[in-house]
Amino acid sequence: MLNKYARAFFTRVLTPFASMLLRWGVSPDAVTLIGTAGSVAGALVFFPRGEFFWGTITITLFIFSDLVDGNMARQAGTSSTWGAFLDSTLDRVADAAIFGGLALWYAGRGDNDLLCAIAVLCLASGQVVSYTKARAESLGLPCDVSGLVERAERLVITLVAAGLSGLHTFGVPYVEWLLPVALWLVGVGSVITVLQRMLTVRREAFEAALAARDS
Ligand SMILES: CCCCCCCC/C=C\CCCCCCCC(=O)OC[C@H](COP(=O)(O)O[C@@H]1[C@H](O)[C@H](OP(=O)(O)O)[C@@H](O)[C@H](O)[C@H]1O)OC(=O)CCCCCCC/C=C\CCCCCCCC
Ligand SMILES: Nc1ccn([C@@H]2O[C@H](COP(=O)(O)O)[C@@H](O)[C@H]2O)c(=O)n1
Ligand SMILES: [Mg+2]
Ligand SMILES: [Mg+2]
Repeated sequence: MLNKYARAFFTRVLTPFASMLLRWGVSPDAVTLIGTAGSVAGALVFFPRGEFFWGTITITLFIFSDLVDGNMARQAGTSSTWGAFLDSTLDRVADAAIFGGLALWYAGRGDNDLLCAIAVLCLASGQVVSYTKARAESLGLPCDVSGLVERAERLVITLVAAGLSGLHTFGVPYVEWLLPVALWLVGVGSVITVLQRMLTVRREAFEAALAARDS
């Protein structure tokens, strides 16, 4: 949903910045790589120590590169198959670091086995959500459904909640429960999304088989 409705807004806002980077001679691939490296570092340096506020600020600064790289490639007319592969593959790396960093916190000083398991569920189910589409497309099926919780939702829900929960260390009361609630929402929502996509691909596969038999 966010991917559909927020993308146009962010394209307008980020286009001048993307043009500036192109004028400076920066390539879309460099933005993809630096954005991922920054997101991974932010997640793995801050989250396992329970520093959710600074972790979220760092990740948020870098994760917007994922909207800038494609914008740059389109403006420069250099959109490519390699670029699409690099973008999607490094998305998975950043997602793994974000939910892995949260799982490490709960496995360590956060000391909560259930929330550690839910963070791992978010990590695994989020990767499977993306895999369903990639595998369907490789089989020639469109997987023509977004589903309840796509990547933009997974990240916005988790990062907004982590950032606000992090304010607890500055003395803000009652915010620390936001992150556990967000992890439950993302975990359950991602499992539902996997099922939605699997059912869609099942229908598309049967329709394609029928069409092939009738032709
Ligand atoms: C008091 C403080 C309150 C703070 C409130 C902040 C509110 C912010 C609210 C909203 C921000 C909305 C941001 C919405 C951005 C959505 C943009 C978008 O559409 O992005 C789409 C993009 C996915 O694009 P790709 O095509 O590159 O990726 C594809 C995707 O990965 C597919 O995965 P799948 O969905 O299938 O699982 C793959 O299948 C496909 O291969 C792949 O190509 O998403 C992104 O790029 C992610 C950008 C996310 C932006 C995150 C923004 C973080 C926002 C808020 C952080 C707030 C921090 C608050 C700190 C508070 C501190 C007090
Ligand atoms: N290094 C890159 C990154 C992206 N692309 C192209 O942009 C598309 C993704 O657009 P986003 O707005 O989601 O970033 C991707 O499919 C590629 O076509 C690129 O060429 N090089
Ligand atoms: Mg991108
Ligand atoms: Mg991306």
